Amino acid sequence: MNDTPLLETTGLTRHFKVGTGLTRGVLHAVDDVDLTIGEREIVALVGESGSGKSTLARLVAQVHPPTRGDIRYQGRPVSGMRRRRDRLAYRGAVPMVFQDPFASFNPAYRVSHGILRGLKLHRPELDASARRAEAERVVAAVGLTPAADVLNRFPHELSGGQRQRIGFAQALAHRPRLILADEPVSMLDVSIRIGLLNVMADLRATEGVSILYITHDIASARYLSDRIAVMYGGHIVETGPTEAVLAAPRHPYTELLLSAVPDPRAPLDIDAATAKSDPPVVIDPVPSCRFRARCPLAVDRCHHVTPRLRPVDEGHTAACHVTAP
Ligand SMILES: Nc1ncnc2c1ncn2[C@@H]1O[C@H](COP(=O)(O)OP(=O)(O)OP(=O)(O)O)[C@@H](O)[C@H]1O
Repeated sequence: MNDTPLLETTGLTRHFKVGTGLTRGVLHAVDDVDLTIGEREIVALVGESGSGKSTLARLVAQVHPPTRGDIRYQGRPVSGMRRRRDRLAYRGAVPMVFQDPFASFNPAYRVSHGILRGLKLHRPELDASARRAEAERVVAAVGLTPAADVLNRFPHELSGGQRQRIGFAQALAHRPRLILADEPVSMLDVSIRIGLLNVMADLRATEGVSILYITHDIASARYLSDRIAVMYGGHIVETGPTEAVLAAPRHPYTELLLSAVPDPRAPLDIDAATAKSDPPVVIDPVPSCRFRARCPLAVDRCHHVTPRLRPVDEGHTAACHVTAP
């Protein structure tokens, strides 16, 4: 058994310069994130709007370069991939699927166009008939049949849920190892979300992919993920096996989220649960806990020392001076 995680980030950080003149500052979108994702593992990244989830996924996808920190894929530093061939292989192995099911389509082209183009780029060894067969295979793998018929349709002839399935089929065509799924179900009707969650679970089972599942919805994170990482103000504040974290949260922010919903299995939108609170200060933040202003447990130390993730149980960590000293 190989112990090297599929993906590992260490101290991953991304800052953005914002404002002009006197209002100029540095926005800490992602700060010091250590995250590992194993083979065939589904990790849910949850947190309110603006907590840094998409930026973290974009760093992993190499859309943004990090301000500092490392990303290792199968033990190799991604930043060290200088050859075009290696970077292309990484992009194929770690694709993103976006929130808006329309985003990945050109409305003028049939569904087959994007999938076949991706196959040509990422799997040049396939000839035209093998590409067609593979396109049909990936479309069928996301539950759309008859695949040949679906491939011939235009995006507007598909429902939102079907388009989002095609988003996964496009990713699948590249033979991914890790799919970065950025709120893939949040724009879909509640009634069809479960189908998409099942597609993701099936892709792990049948294709062996890992998934970073970004969501606002704790119930879907519970349904799908093995592990959960809770983000707040650019930091991961708690991580661990999903059931353990949700049954016995150790960070006051996670506790606040869970206490906002009486039935832990009902859909819980994090933004709705935290709408009345002030967002954390992420522009030129001082060393401190970013949750301190909202935290019922805050002590003096929380105002000037940034808490680090510390083990609280088997595989379970929290960044809190009070609950995980
Ligand atoms: N290109 C950019 N320039 C400046 N600030 C940015 C940029 N991209 C993201 N940010 C800021 O970084 C912070 C984190 O944003 P991000 O989109 O990663 O959060 P999120 O948790 O994914 O939010 P949401 O759930 O709304 O998608 C926010 O304050 C956002 O305004």
